[in-house]
Amino acid sequence: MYKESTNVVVKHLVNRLRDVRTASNEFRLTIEEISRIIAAEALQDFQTITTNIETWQGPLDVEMLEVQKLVLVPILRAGEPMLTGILRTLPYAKSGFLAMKRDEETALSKLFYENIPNLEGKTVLLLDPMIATGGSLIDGIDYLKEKGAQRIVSLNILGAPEGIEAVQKAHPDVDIYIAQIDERLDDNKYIRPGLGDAGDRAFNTNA
Ligand SMILES: O=P(O)(O)OC[C@H]1O[C@H](OP(=O)(O)OP(=O)(O)O)[C@H](O)[C@@H]1O
Ligand SMILES: O=c1cc[nH]c(=O)[nH]1
Ligand SMILES: [Mg+2]
Repeated sequence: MYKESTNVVVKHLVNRLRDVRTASNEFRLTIEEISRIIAAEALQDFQTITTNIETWQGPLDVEMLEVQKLVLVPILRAGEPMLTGILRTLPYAKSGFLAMKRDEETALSKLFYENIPNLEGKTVLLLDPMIATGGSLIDGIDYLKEKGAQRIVSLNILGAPEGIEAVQKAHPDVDIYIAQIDERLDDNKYIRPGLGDAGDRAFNTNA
């Protein structure tokens, strides 16, 4: 399944990203904020554990997210600010990394580096702001399944309908939580209206 956020704050922040006057520093911070909100939406039904903590009035059993069952995996580069944002909320979550680049001629993705912790019994939150053709996400999910992920949840900011459909067709078991779904892909396989190249926007390599 996929779920587009209905949160008006998310809409507001996505539109800040679309504005070309939003420079790289604010662009990254905005991605961080959106990611924290959609992560909270995605974790709404995540398993919890009862933990005994020491409060100001003595010991108390409380319900906490089972953070040790989570692994955060950004697809670099553009996924990096998503990781930073979510780690601010869940500082003890484990992280892994996939560095992928889409060949802009063929739109096919290539994996350059990976560092993935043990995924046995874990839920992966896979982080990439953009689903264009869906190729990078499909390849990333293939890789994490080979590594033994029990469950994969994809967190994304913008997607084209055809890319989301492709991911769902290839991996119907992967849930997608996305901030906003745009109209279409253009002839260069960029999302319209979109925001341009998310990696370039975040890391100031536009011009
Ligand atoms: O759905 P697709 O057609 O595969 O395109 C989406 C991919 O393109 C972007 O990364 P890019 O390859 O530009 O790398 P970057 O993060 O270094 O900019 C984006 O972050 C996705 O990973
Ligand atoms: O619109 C797009 C498509 C692929 N990658 C991006 O960063 N943006
Ligand atoms: Mg890019």
